[in-house]
Amino acid sequence: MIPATRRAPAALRAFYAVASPSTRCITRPSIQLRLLPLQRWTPQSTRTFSSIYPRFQQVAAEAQSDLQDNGDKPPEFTKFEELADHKIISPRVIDTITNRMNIHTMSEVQKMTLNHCLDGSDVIAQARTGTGKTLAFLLPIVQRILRDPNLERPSRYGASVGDIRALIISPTRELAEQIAVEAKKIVSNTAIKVQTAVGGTQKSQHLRRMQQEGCHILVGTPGRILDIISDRSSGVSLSNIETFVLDEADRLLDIGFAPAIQDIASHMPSPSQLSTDGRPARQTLMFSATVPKSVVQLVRSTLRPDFKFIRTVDPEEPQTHERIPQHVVFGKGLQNQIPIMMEIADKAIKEHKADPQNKKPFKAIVYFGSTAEVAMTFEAFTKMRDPDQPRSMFATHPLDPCRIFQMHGKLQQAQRTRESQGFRNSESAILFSSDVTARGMDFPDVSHVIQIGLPRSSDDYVHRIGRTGRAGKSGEGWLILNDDERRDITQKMRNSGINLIESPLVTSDLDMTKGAQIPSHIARLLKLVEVGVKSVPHSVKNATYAALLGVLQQQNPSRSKQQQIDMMNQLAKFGWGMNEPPALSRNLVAKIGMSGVQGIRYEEHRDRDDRGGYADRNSGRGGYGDRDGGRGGFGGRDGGSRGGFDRDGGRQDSGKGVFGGGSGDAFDALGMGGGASGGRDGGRGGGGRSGGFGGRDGGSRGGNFGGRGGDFGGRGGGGRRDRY
Ligand SMILES: Nc1ncnc2c1ncn2[C@@H]1O[C@H](COP(=O)(O)OP(=O)(O)OP(=O)(O)O)[C@@H](O)[C@H]1O
Repeated sequence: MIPATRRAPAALRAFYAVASPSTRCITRPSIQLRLLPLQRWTPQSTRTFSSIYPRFQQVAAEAQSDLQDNGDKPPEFTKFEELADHKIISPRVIDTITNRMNIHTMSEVQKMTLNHCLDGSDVIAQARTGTGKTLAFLLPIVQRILRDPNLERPSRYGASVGDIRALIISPTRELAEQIAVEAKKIVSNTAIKVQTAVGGTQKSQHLRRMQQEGCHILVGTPGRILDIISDRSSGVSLSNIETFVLDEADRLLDIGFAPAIQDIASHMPSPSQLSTDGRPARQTLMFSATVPKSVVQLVRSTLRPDFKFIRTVDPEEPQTHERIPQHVVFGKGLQNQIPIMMEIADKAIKEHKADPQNKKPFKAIVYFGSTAEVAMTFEAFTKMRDPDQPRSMFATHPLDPCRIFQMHGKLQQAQRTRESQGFRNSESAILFSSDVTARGMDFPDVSHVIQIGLPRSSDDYVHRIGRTGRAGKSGEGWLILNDDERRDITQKMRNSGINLIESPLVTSDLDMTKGAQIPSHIARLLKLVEVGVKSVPHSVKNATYAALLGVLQQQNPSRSKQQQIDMMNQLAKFGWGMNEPPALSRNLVAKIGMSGVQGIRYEEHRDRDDRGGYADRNSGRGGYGDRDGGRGGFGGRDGGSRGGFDRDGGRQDSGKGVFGGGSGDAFDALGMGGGASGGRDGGRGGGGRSGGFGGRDGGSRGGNFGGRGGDFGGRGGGGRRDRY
């Protein structure tokens, strides 16, 4: 069998000729690109490859003269089909892409990198999120492997694990799996074998499969790859690697994988080594939506000096898609953030119900700065029940049909896979997530990306936003911040060209520390949040308190420590319904430099009442209660008689609900109120309730928390930023 590339000397010679280092090459393409106005990728584009990329005009001209002799058409590389027609990529592969994957038009990054990748150059490629970078590096890899004619047709015979030709490294397991899925699709009609090697799974299982089936393309995370290749008995060898890909290269280097990557690279042919056809034996490709200058400097030494840096986005242009409206909402306090998110979700769900033809189902990823926040919000949302509905295990979730998922690094791998699959397959869902899904993940039809708290950098913001609006689709972004973060966000986004639209909502302007008259639908949302948060175990709230404190310190160091504690304590009281802030160990407080700050509660000071639950010692101070009976409000400062969040018990204006109420406690009504000190301080009956968040559950869970106090304090890392 003659491989496709050998059957087409004219087109391919021209293709390679133009891409060879002896012709004009763009080691500084950003400068060239500024001179050449780039057109944006639209899948329907009728532009030709040659019109977009001037060097292809040369290919076209040369190839035309060759091909005219044969009475053939000149190549115009816009469509994938054309790559097969002109024998640049195997027709078997193109057939899969066009017929099975239904992808026909090449994206900008695919057009601009293909020739360089095919000629063996080292390439750094930067292109917007969701524009097909995965296919851009997979195609040349597969085509290179298919120079071996034995691999062109599916075969029952296994390959060797000593004959891996391409290694793709990604920063997360899910992304590695996703890349492998796409690679397997592309090679499904060939004999090429794709395998994965990711952490959190059984190494022996993967290894056995690799040994049985063989492997040409290995996709994995750095740690596991290193683990496998360091194990001499595995038989896995990287000595035949032709292509080494670092997907999300900047992230890989940013989170400290550089030494592991260096180590892995030392098992491959060196960049200076040549293969028998005179081309470099191994090429390195680095792809990302963000490539900071510092990363280029860092990788310079690992690439060949004539590497190509290809950017499909002019550095002067915004890194995000203009078609994604990006809103910012400033809330009055941290306690407003979940209600704001709820308001966004509720509005979008209702809009879709009212106009399913034109409004997409609500499918959102909500990003937080720490794992603890993800876990707590997930818990609150899964437990959320509509207080107006009878309690039943079959009661629908208030956001039905929207499903709830979570994703972060502290979940077991099996659960990560389940959550990710569940979200992928849902039409309407919320995925509460740490940054583990922020890069590369291609969940279909994400309508909203909601970011809570300041992102670490504009690059992080860009990748998170990139989970929506992929492959030409629509979507919207929301950034939920605190009122005092206006300057910080302006500074962070300064040179990114990102245009945030300030979009206040009812819940953002609400002073949750005071009573308020609010529309009934908002009162209902607050009540739902309330009910959900109420059911979160105190141990989870405690962990979140410490974690969020760490995030606040990292993300906004300009705030004083006193301000940070004040904000957190307001959140604990008015957002989480706690009568006292969670206690911190002295050790942790010292570690985070907060000794002496007013308002910190120390673990040593906890007494029996605390351990019994988070209800209030002074009977009157039930969090989330009503301040003065008639007026709805969070707070419940002073009366056993004041319940919280009860629309029915409170005053009702026509069309306006009021949260808080004179006599009822919404949680009690749901069988969730009362509690250790609630019981102690006035019982659970009627007006005697403290209205606090103590709760019957709280009593037992409080004990739980007490028991775990040392653990929590000892962890101390709760405050550390989540590294997946
Ligand atoms: N030429 C194309 N036309 C239409 N869709 C495409 C094309 N190439 C790839 N896709 C699809 O677009 C989606 C996004 O692709 P991909 O995940 O590779 O984006 P990316 O650029 O790597 O994004 P990120 O920066 O987030 O990693 C995928 O579903 C992919 O199948």
